[in-house]
Amino acid sequence: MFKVLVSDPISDLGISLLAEASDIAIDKKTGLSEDELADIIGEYDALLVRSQTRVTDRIMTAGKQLKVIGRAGVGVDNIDLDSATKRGIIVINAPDGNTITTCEHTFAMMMALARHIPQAYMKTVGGVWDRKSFVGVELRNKVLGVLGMGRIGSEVAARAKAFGMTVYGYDPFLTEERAEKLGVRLASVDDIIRDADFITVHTPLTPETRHMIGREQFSRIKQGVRIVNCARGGIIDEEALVEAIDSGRVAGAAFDVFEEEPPAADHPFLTHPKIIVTPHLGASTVEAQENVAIDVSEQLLHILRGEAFKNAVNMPPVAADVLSKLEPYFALGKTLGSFAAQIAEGPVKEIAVTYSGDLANVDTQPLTRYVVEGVLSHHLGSDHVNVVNAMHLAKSREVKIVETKTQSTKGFTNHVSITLRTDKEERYAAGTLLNGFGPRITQVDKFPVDVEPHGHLLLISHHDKPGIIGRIGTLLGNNDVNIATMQVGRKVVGGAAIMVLGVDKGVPKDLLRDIIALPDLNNAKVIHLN
Ligand SMILES: NC(=O)C1=CN([C@@H]2O[C@H](COP(=O)(O)OP(=O)(O)OC[C@H]3O[C@@H](n4cnc5c(N)ncnc54)[C@H](O)[C@@H]3O)[C@@H](O)[C@H]2O)C=CC1
Ligand SMILES: O=C(O)C(=O)COP(=O)(O)O
Repeated sequence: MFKVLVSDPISDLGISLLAEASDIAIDKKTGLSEDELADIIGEYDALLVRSQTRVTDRIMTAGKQLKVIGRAGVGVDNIDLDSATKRGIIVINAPDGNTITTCEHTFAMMMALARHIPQAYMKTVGGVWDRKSFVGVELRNKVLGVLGMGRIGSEVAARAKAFGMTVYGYDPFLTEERAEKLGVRLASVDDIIRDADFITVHTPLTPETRHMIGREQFSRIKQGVRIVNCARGGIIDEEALVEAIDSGRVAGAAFDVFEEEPPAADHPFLTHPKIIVTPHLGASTVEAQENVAIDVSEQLLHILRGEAFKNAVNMPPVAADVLSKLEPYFALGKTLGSFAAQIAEGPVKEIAVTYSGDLANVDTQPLTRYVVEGVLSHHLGSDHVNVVNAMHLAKSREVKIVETKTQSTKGFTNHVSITLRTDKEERYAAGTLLNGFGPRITQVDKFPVDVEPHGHLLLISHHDKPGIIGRIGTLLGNNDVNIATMQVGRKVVGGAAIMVLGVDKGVPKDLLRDIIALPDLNNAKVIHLN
C-alpha cells in the first residue's frame, strides 16, 4: 500500500484515480506549517502539492519514504529540485492542463486594467455613480509585448491578435519561422520596452528573468504602458514598478503573483489605485484544476507502481516516440548493469555502454540511466538509487559514463553491452531482448552464453575439464541447492570456461567457499537479479 499526502487544495474529481486505486491510501491535510509537514511526511511515499506547500530540503530529509512529489500545475519553484534529485525523489508536474485558464486570466486582467473594472465596481457598489474617473483605453491597434512565448505566452498572443493588437514576442527559443507562424513580430526586450502599450510576462522566475523589467527598463519604457504579470512574482521589480506608476510613466498594472505570497498587509500594491491584483488565481478554474490533477495523478500512479512514466521535472525530457522505443529495454539495461556490478571486483571507475542494432538509431541516454542505476544499486543499495539520481550519484563519485553506438549487430536485432572498469579489473556483459521471450544475457566477458537474467545465479570460471560440472552439481545437491538452469561457455576445448547456474535459492557463503576450493576452478560468484 502506498501512502499519498495531498497538502494543497486539489480537485477531488482529478484525484479520484488515486482515491479509487486499491494500492493507494490518500490523506488530505492542507495548510500545514513546515514543522507540521516535517513531522508527518516520514510515513508517505508521495506528496501532491500546488504552489502553497514549500517542499524544502528539510521536508525531503524528513520524507524518508518519499519517492515522488507531484505538482498539480506548472511552476515548481516551491520545490527544492536539487535536494529532490540528490535523494532520487522524482518531481513531476502537469505543464499543459492550466495553459488556457491562465491565458484567459491574463486577458481578464488586461481588460480589467484597460477599463478600470475593479475600481469602478468598488465605487459603484459603494453607492457612487462615477462615470468620469474611469475612462479606459481600447486594446485594438495597441502593441502588446509578450515576454516568454511558451505555452501560455503563445495562447495570449493568439487571442491578442483577435482583439486587433500588434504582438511583439520575445523568447530565447522563439525562431523567426515560429514567430511568423504565430503571427507575432520577433522582438528584443528593448523593442518591447520602446514600443509596447501593454506588456505581459510569461516566463518562469529564474536568475535571468528576475527583475527583467526593473528600474533601468522603467526609465526607458514607453509612456503610458500597462503591465500584466500572471506568471511569477519577481519577474517585474515591484518597488521599481510602484515608482514608475507614481512618476506617471506607467499607466497601471495588473498582478496575479507576488515576490512574496501572500504579500505583507502593507504591500504597496494592495492600496495603490492604479494597480489591480488577484491572489494567484491564474490556474483556478474547475477545468484546469481537474486537468492538472488528473494528469499528475496518472503519472504518480505509474511511478509508485514502478511503471514507465512521461517526463519528470528533474530529469531530461524524453520524446514520446523515443520513450516507446526504449521502454522495453529499461529492464534489460538495469539488469545488465546489476549483473556487471556483481561480477566485478573493486570500486567502479567507468561504465561504458554500447548499443547496436535498432538501438543505434535512437537517443539512448534515458536507457543509459537505467544501466547506471543497475550498476550503482549494487554498491549503494537499491533504496538509494533510481533513474533520477543515478547520473548525479555517478558524477559525484567520479564514475565516468561512456556511451557508444555501433551498427554491428552481432546477429541480434538489438544489443546492449556493458564494460565495467574498476580499479582492479575490466568485466563485460552483453544482452538482448528476445521478441516474446524477454531479456537474455548473451555474453559474459569473452564467453557467449544464453542466460535468463532472473533470480539467483552462480557464475563460475573454471578450466574446461571432464568431471567439473559433476563435482559442482554434487556439492550443491548435498547442500540442498537445486539447479534450475545451466549454461556453459568456452572459447576452446580444454581452455578457460564459464558456467552460469540458475539456482532455486541463494548460495550460502560457506558453500561458495567450498565451491571455489574445488580443483580446476578459478572463481565463483553469487549473483542475485530481480
Ligand atoms: N498565475 C498562475 O496561476 C500560473 C502561472 N504560471 C506561470 O506562468 C509561466 C509560464 O508558464 P508556461 O507558459 O506554461 O511555461 P513554458 O515553459 O511553456 O513557457 C515559458 C517560456 O519562457 C521562456 N523564457 C525562459 N527564460 C526567458 C527569458 N529570460 N526571456 C524570455 N523568455 C524566457 C522559455 O523559453 C519558455 O518558452 C510560468 O512561470 C508558470 O509558473 C503557470 C500557470 C498558472
Ligand atoms: O501552475 C502554476 O505555475 C501556478 O502558478 C498555479 O499555481 P496554483 O496551482 O494555482 O497554486
